[in-house]
Amino acid sequence: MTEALDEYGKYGDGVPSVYETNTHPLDEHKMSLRLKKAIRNLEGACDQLCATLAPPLHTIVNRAQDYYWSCLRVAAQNKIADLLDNTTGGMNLESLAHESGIEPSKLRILMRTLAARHCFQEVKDTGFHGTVYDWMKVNGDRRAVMSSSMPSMNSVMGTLSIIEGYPWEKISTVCDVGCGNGSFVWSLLQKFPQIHVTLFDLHETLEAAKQAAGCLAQELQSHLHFQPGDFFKDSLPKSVDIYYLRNIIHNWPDKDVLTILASIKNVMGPQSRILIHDYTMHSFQNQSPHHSLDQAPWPMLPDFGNGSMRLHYQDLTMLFMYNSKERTLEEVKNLSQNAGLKLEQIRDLGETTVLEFGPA
Ligand SMILES: C[S@@+](CC[C@H](N)C(=O)[O-])C[C@H]1O[C@@H](n2cnc3c(N)ncnc32)[C@H](O)[C@@H]1O
Repeated sequence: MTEALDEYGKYGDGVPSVYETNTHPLDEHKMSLRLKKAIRNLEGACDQLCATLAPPLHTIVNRAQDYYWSCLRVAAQNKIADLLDNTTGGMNLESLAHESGIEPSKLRILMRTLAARHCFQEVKDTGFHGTVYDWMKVNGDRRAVMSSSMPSMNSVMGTLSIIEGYPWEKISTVCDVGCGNGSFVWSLLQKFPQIHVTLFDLHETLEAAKQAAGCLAQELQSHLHFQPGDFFKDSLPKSVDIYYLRNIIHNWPDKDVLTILASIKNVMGPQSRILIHDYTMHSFQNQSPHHSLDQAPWPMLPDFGNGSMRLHYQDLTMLFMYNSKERTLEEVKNLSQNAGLKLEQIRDLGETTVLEFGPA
């Protein structure tokens, strides 16, 4: 808690109330790694405290009836946040129902549930309005950001912390393997303009990345090389310093990951490194002291419990969407060994991790 408060001190006005309706300081600033880790502790500890003090049946019934994710989905699909965002003091239930096309009695149930989880706020005289904690509150620029989900998810998950957390000043060349719309590359080059980057992805995706590259200064655009290709069939560029794979291997079953890693190993030089930036599941066995992830202090669950819940959601999403999974450290290490690689470093970024591999 002290660490979180201390971090808020750096943004200026301290911690805003959960009822505040002005812009939240963290809408404008990037969340620091220290704050992210403090929140992981708090989420895990608060949930564990409740589970410790409440009777087990109470906790199980709460878990079994946790429908708020489906309420969020209905609210998002019906643009409730947009409708509320266009008002000053909120909107009464009837008007909101009329505008959204949701039957009022159903909408009331949905909104009450979401207000109880601080996504909206119920106000006495009007009805409901959005709060700064309403992640769906979209307007102007933010709508454009949300239209492409990867960058906004990356910002929520703090994946850009790797830009501060790696010695990029020593790096000359990077290949962003499966670069998507290039959001990582733009941030990297703005901070480390000496780097030259090959953006590698399927043809259609790379076309979108080319458009997005317009956000960079002309000089930096000349540091980009766009290489369309399929990492299962086509060669990657040779002897690049860093092959960066963010949110790539978790989409694929083991045999495909092995193919991707082996094809990078084929083109690596002795100085080349692979950075796998993904979600790493904690395993309670086989934690080597030299190669382990952050662990929560006793008596918390070692993996931070509810503080790491998004990892479990991701794990399920990968299973449902790709017949794949988030992997433990041991699982990634085994795959990489089979591809002729060895794990050299782990960087725990609070939610995601960056695993660095060199040739074995
Ligand atoms: C989950 S996205 C990650 C994008 C980006 N690395 C990021 O973190 O924002 C996976 C990317 O892999 C690319 N991809 C999928 N199959 C591919 C293939 N066979 N060869 C090259 N890229 C591929 C997709 O086009 C997509 O951009």
